[in-house]
Order: sequence, then C-alpha cells, then structure tokens
Amino acid sequence: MTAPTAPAAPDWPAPRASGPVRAVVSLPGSKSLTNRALLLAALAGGPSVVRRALRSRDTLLMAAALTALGSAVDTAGEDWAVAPGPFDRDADVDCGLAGTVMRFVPPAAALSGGTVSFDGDPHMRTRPIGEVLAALRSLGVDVSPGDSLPFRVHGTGSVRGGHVVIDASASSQFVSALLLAGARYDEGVDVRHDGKPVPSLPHIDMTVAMLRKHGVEVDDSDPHRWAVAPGPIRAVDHVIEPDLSNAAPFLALAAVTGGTVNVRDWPGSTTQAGDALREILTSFGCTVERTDEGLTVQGPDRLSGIDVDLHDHGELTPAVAALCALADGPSHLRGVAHIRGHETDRLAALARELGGLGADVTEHPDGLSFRPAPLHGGVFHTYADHRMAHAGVVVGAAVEGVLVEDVATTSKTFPDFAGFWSGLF
Ligand SMILES: O=C(O)C1=C[C@@H](OP(=O)(O)O)[C@@H](O)[C@H](O)C1
Ligand SMILES: C=C(OP(=O)(O)O)C(=O)O
Repeated sequence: MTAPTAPAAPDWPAPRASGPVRAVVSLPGSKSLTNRALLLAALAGGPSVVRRALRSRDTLLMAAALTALGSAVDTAGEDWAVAPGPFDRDADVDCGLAGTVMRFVPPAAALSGGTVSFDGDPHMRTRPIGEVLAALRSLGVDVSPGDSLPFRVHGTGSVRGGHVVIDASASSQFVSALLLAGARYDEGVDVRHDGKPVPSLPHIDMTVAMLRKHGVEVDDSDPHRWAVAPGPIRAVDHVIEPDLSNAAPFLALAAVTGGTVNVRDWPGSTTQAGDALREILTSFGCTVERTDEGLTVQGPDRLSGIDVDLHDHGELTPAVAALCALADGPSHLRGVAHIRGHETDRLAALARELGGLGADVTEHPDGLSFRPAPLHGGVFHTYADHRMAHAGVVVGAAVEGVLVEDVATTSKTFPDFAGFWSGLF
C-alpha cells in the first residue's frame, strides 16, 4: 500500500512592505561553518563543542551522518557537543539536498571499518559528486557502483592518500571535501585542480583556515593546489558566525524598500563568501556600514542596475537577481554557470520565475541579464531551493500579490524563515 501523501502546503503570500522597513536582526549560524566544524570535531583527537551551531536540515543531516559513522553529537541545545568515536560500523547516510553532506562525508567515511551507504533527495541524485568519488578511488578507496548517488564507500579502517588531480570547476566543495579528511590519510592528501576556474574560492579558504585552527598543516601557496600533511586533527571549540549568505534577503529588504536593516554580529574579518554583499549592495546604490553593532544597510531612493561577476559567491545569485529585477537600470550577473548544479538549476529557475512575474530577464550560459520592467504578482515556484524562496520574498516585499510556493524549503539552512521574515513587517 502506498502511504498517503501529505497535502501540499498552500502557496505563501509574501508580506508586502507598506513603507521603508527598519529592522535589527540576529541571524542563525552559518551552514558552511557549522558543517565543517562538526566534521572536523568528529575526526579530531578529543571532544569539543560547536557553539551557536546552526540548527537546520543541512546541519542536522551532518550531525546524523557523523553519529551513524560512530561519533556522538549532542544537538539538544544551542552548543553542540561532539565526542569522536571509532568509525567501525556499517552506516546509512541521508544527504538530503545538502552538498556539504554529500561531498564532505564520503572522504571521512573512507576511514571507516564498515560500509557506508549514501543517498539523498531525488534531486540530489543529479548534483555532481563524480570527481570526489573518482579522487577517492585513486587514493585507494573502494567506492561503488558509479559516479552519483546512491553509492557505497567500503572502508577498511585506513586510507593511503597521496596525490590526486581533479576538475573542481563544478564545485569548490570537491576540494574542501578531500582536504577536510586528508590529514587522517596515511600520506595526507595533495589535491591539484585541472580545469576551468574553481568557483566559490572563499569556501576553500574557509576550509584551509579551519584546518589550520585544528593544527593541520596545509600548503595553499600554489593557487591550483592544496596539500594537507598527514597528522592528528586537534580538538578545537568553534563559535559559529551568523550566516552571511543567508543575510542576503534581509539586507535586500532594506534595498528594495528604501529602509534600514542591521544584521547583528557581522564579523570584522571572515572567510564567509556572504561578506561580498557589502560591495554588491553598494553597487546597487545602498549605503553600507559595518560597526561593532553589526552591518547596517540603508536602501537608496532608486535601485541602480549592476554588472557583477559572482563566480566567487554564486550562492548570492538568487537574492541579487531579485534586486536586479527590481532595479531601475539594466543588470548583468556573470560567472555562475556552476549554480546550475546547485539545489536546482538556479539560472533556469530564476529566469523562469522572475520572468513569470514580469521581469525582462535573459538567461545566458553563465549568468542572467535584466532590463527594467514593471513586475506583477503571481506564484513564485521554488524547486525545493531555499535561496529561490529568498528571491521570491524579496520581490514580494516590493510587489503586491507574490505567492511563494513551498516556503518551508528554507528549512535547509534557516529555522522558521517565514515566521522570522513576517516579523519584520
Ligand atoms: O563549502 C561550502 O560550504 C559551500 C560551497 C559553495 O558550493 P559550490 O562551490 O558548489 O558553489 C556554496 O555555494 C555552498 O553554499 C556552500
Ligand atoms: C549551494 C548551496 O548549498 P549546498 O551546500 O547544498 O551546495 C547553497 O546553500 O546555496
């Protein structure tokens, strides 16, 4: 018998701002920092705590994966205690739609004494992972059957490691994945990239910075090569910064309403790609200031169009595209062909959904361009992509009658996004 399917939640009427929004927000923690901290904690030589961990689908999936491998992760409070345990058993890992789980966990699972089976959401089976699996095979790991989900990593308790060449042009996470576990390989790992430029480089810098914090020696002196020396991973407590990529819709709210939004605890220095929002929002004509109180963005009277290469921070594209659709002048977003492999083909989805609300948008192989056009209400589909929902609510703040389909998909990286967002109006 087939289980009855839950009725689809009704499309969500995105709140429309009646004037300039003025708000101070404390945002949940960074997904990228939380999932790296959890993985490194599970591979470390002793217990540690991940403070102010993000509690969301992606981070709970990471915690569940590490627990299945043999570590103990206590996710009860705001600070998550991790006690590394032996990876000595067969395990099942649900990747959901989390790139960080599908890419980062297999190189760690390769250290297991058991067979670890990976699967995820239907769309996850189409997101790229083959380069990581091929790299693991060439480092001496038995992975079957093919080059996408579902797959199994047959651990033998240790990994030889050594040199490997990969094409990481589809995702920086391929490199991060190998580096994060590499210190625990007998020969460490030496990853060389051969291919078109690697996207999202700040995320690799984040990986390298966190490894060094754990006492791991990393040589990143050659821009196409990263070498991790074999050795122990020291246990370190991390305090997770707010998620600066998830700040995008909130700061965009100031931009589209001519209001002022302050994001508390914006770090003075960070490896998060979302820090680029400062420059991007300035290009739109916003006034941006960081102080000890956080980052404050004041929206302009009229939004200018922008021409920007988002290759290093592609995950900002959906919210930025929403701003482009609302801008007074033409815009061009470039350098983000790789986001076709994100939670959905984001270029196709944005062109279709923003176009459906009246935007004059053209899809290019590596980006989107916009000419000013009046927008109207309608249903904004989200394709199970949290950042598509962010784009939809930003347009909805400025345009009457925008209904966001499956707004709950934001739970991937943000607990109760819809409730939080509504509270700002
Ligand atoms: O390592 C990470 O935490 C991430 C790297 C980036 O992935 P890509 O390099 O695939 O764009 C980014 O888009 C993603 O949201 C998080
Ligand atoms: C690309 C993203 O996620 P993932 O970690 O699943 O790749 C994202 O959050 O924009």
